[in-house]
Amino acid sequence: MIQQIYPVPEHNYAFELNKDFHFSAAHYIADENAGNCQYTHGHTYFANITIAGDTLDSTGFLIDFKTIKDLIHKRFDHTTLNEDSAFSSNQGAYFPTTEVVAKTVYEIIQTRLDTLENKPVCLQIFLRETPSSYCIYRPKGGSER
Ligand SMILES: Nc1nc2c(c(=O)[nH]1)N=C([C@H](O)[C@H](O)COP(=O)(O)OP(=O)(O)OP(=O)(O)O)CN2
Ligand SMILES: [Zn+2]
Repeated sequence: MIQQIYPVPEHNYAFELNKDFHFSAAHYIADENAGNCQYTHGHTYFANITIAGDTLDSTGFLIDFKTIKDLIHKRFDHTTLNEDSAFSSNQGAYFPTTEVVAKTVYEIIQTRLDTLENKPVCLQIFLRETPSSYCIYRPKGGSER
């Protein structure tokens, strides 16, 4: 597991949880402006997920670490991202770029968090695509849900 330092979002929640994991996936950015990235290639993505809240569940969890990983890893590991229903190969807004994948990871996780009685929130997705390239996605007004 890569150990790295990433920026932390400001908030006033009592608990902040962070989960790190990898997933391997292929993708392509179907636009000639994407250079070599328009051709299918793969990455070992590294994700750091930041979740916060004030209330724990009956197990003493904000949310089980395993749930966070499973939501993303089970869906995307060893897949071609373009084939997932979250993405598209002909609508630029849904190409599986680092930015769009980070936002999609946020949406998948927050949708699950919204079902929990203790109402944790996802504050930040750190998604590294290559050793030299990463994106941070933070929902607008993230610490004010
Ligand atoms: N804003 C974005 N730019 C690029 C994305 C992206 O998702 N968002 N993606 C790519 C490619 O898919 C590629 O996987 C990553 O490109 P890059 O960082 O240039 O990869 P390198 O490892 O070759 O980088 P070097 O630092 O030059 O070795 C391209 N752009
Ligand atoms: Zn790529």
